[in-house]
Amino acid sequence: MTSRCVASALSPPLHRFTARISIASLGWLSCSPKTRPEPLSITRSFSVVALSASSKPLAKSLKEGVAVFDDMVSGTERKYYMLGGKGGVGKTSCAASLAVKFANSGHPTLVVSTDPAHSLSDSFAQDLAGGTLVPVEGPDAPLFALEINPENAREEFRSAAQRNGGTGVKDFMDSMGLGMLAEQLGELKLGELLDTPPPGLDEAIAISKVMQFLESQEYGMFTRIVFDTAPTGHTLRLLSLPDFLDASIGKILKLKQKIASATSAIKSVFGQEETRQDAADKLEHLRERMIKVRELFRDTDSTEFVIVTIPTVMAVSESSRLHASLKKENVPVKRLIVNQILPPSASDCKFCAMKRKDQMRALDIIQGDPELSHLTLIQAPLVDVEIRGVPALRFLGDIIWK
Ligand SMILES: Nc1ncnc2c1ncn2[C@@H]1O[C@H](COP(=O)(O)OP(=O)(O)OP(=O)(O)O)[C@@H](O)[C@H]1O
Repeated sequence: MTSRCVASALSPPLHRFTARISIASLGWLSCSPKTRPEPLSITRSFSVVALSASSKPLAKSLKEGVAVFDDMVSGTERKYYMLGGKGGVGKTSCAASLAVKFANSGHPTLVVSTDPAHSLSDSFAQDLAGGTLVPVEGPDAPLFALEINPENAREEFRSAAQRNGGTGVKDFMDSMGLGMLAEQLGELKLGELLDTPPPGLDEAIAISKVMQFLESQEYGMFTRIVFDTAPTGHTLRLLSLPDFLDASIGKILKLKQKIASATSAIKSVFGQEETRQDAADKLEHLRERMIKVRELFRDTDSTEFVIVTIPTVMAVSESSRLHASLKKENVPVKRLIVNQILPPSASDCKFCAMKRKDQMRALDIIQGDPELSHLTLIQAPLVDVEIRGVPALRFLGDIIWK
């Protein structure tokens, strides 16, 4: 019985019993046809998971009966939600399900992927590539998706910045004997920044690109913006990047003014007056948008960073570090999603029992973790089919966002 249970949980025959084509039959993962529990309503299953996963009450939201979605959905002023965490934990699925939920609650919503390895298209089962807003079919209110192509966005920045202080200018200044200015340029490490962009740069530029979109009247209708962000490391670097870029671009612009007055010969590097002005304007705009990105991340009224994790010790440790860093950067965090929790089962196989024990340990660690314990915990079950397409996302969203 035990070995059969493991095998059926891991091998294709499972699909004969649990994976269904119709979304209406989406259900919890179960061990085998014999041990599969009676179908439970979503609400009941969710509560059972919460209670059985640990001897202690787990989620404040469940324990206190607080609805976590109410304050997310209320109000028509624009709000931003950024979902981030370790790679593969379900950030995209949670972000896409939140976007569907917002749209179905009446909010015109935009969901954006700034992860260089986009999976929004896969999640919605729709081609969303191309760097422009694409309407998503299905939800009640308008839902648009945007996958920013980091390469294109960076190229725009690169061409603007290079015209204003790339390595060509540095070499030229060296040859002109403008050592001091050349040194200042060197400090900016601009060439390095553009040639081997640090993780986070793409995302910073991608987010600033979104800000650019949202500045236009055409996109003023969106009241909820959901970001599917890149894995943790990128996110952390992203947080310090706007400051770094802001300072760098500010220095470049100042430096350019000095250069312009120092020698008219420099004109040959920057080109004609209008070109210089155009490039300077572009840089200035980028700098302003970077400042907006920085402010956006720290605006407690309009923005929230939701950490997504899975119940493993490694993922929980990383989430704890992520929260510590976000706190240090004054980024508002209120909720923690623990995704892929094993559903309850009347008779666990050995594999499932072990797995469940491991997950309980991870959930206990969350409760004792000073960084995570005070966050509103949202538990999302591991479901037995892949979450793809709007109906599946709607299903997941109704479980997670209550
Ligand atoms: N609760 C769940 N139950 C079952 N499958 C899930 C669940 N959450 C996510 N998945 C599946 O796990 C896989 C990874 O999910 P997803 O792409 O959302 O993760 P991610 O964190 O965005 O990954 P990446 O870091 O690679 O972008 C997908 O196949 C998704 O369908």
